[in-house]
Amino acid sequence: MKLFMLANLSILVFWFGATTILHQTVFSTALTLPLFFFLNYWLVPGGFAWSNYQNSPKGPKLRGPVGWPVLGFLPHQMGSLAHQKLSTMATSLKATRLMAFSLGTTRVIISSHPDTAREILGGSSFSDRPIKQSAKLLMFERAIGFAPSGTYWRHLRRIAAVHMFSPRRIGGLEALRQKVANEMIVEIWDEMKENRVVGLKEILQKGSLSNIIESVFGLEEKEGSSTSNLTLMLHDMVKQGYELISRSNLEDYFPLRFLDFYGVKRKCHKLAAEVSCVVGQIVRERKRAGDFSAGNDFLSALLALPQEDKLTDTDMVAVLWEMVFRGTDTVAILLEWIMARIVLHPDIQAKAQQELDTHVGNNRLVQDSDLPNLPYLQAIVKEVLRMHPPGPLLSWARLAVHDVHVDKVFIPAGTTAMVNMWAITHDPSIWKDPSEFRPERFIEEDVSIMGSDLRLAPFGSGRRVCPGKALGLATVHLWLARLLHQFKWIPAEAVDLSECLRLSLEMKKPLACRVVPRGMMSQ
Ligand code: HEM
Repeated sequence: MKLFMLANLSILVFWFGATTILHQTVFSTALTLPLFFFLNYWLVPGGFAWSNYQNSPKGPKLRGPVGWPVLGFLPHQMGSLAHQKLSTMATSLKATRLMAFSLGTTRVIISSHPDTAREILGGSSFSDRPIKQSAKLLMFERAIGFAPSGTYWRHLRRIAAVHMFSPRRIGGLEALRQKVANEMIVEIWDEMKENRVVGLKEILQKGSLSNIIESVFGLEEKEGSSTSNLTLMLHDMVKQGYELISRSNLEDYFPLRFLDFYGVKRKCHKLAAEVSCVVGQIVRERKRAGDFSAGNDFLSALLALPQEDKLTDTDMVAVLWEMVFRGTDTVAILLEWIMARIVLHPDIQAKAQQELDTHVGNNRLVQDSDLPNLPYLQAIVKEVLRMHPPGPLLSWARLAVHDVHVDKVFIPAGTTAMVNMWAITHDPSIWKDPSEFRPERFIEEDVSIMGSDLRLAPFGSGRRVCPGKALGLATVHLWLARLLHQFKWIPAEAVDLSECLRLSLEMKKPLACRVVPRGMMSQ
């Protein structure tokens, strides 16, 4: 009996143990399986947007951070130093040639190397751009920057190349650039006399805007006139547009249409309506006035196009608005960085002024025709573009239009491709002492910055290279020469070179300086 009870007890214990284990197993399986699938899905190089593409049979594999669950690399990408974080990450993962990461459900590759940058920018495989909701709503899909790379986009680029960016037209706009430079110099001197300190950012932005408005619309501004009101309105619109496009919108990275936490869509709709009203009004008035042949502005050129090339009014508004939008901040931001470096390095400033005094003298103003004789001044601009590229991630990404291989790695169609130009221009294996500001390096070696040399391509490269690069550079060179020729620049406080990436790479703390008249200004 004792034996029977003992046997039963052991069966009971066994049964209890077995069922407990079974329960635990069932319970833990219920938990582990989804966890296993989730981890398997998420823990792949590049994160979970890449989970279906990391198991291709042969060939080199992509490297990249796993990132956060669901969000991927979004928390880092949204920061104001995304270019630096991506650069550090690529170096630590030994993925500078090509790194994969996820932005929500969006697959992204990024190159931090000239070879792979050339593959991405140079060919036709990445000739589209991923379009953000805000860019679409602000009409940029019907302008050059975001139009898909088909017939319409080619048509727009051709028109812009002839009527907005041709060497003849850029040369023809010198008088305008000089006029705006004169206005800025007066403003700088007035501000200096009044406040003993000059805040350059506002002055450069205002100058850039009135320069581009006049070259696009041909409206000469007079104080208190309706044109001056128009400038104010457009200034405000560019600012708002910049703010909205710079903002990371979760909707761009997830296929869900209700993630508009910041009300970006509503604000874009409102701004687009204002732009259509204001720019549309200018177009209508110009049409009513007739005779477009006399004007040297882009709007007149668009209206005078032959019938087969003509744009609809809506498309014209989008293209004109894009020119104003892109042409304002890029130039102003670059010049602010240049002047920050100028006040920070008095020896470099003195050398540039010496060059101006030798080639231009002190009895006349600098002109466009002097610029080829100012190689040191041009080297300063190149060195600033290297150290502080206005588009460190080349502003707007590219999109793979079909399946393609980059660096022999398979990249599926629909992948977003970026180039980290900041990482390339700060790479010690490419540039000697990259963190040293030394314009002389470009006197020792002539490096083209127009897109053929991917070690320094601040305007991008290939078929979607910046069409405004020659106009932008002509403006920056002349204005810099005028500012250095007429003033000695001194910092008003310690210069803070901290960066803040929004649409462009801005100075986090605006530059404050003092000026002392020199040359003609001091007489
Ligand atoms: C310092 C001045 C400038 C810099 C650093 C700059 C930089 C860039 C960069 C990096 C791109 C992307 C290129 C690529 O994807 O390969 C771009 C595109 C573009 N830029 Fe500029 N830009 C400047 C001035 C201008 C100006 C003055 C205008 C017009 C008035 C302009 C209009 C455009 C347009 C329309 C595109 C889109 C091109 C396309 O998608 O086909 N840019 N720019």
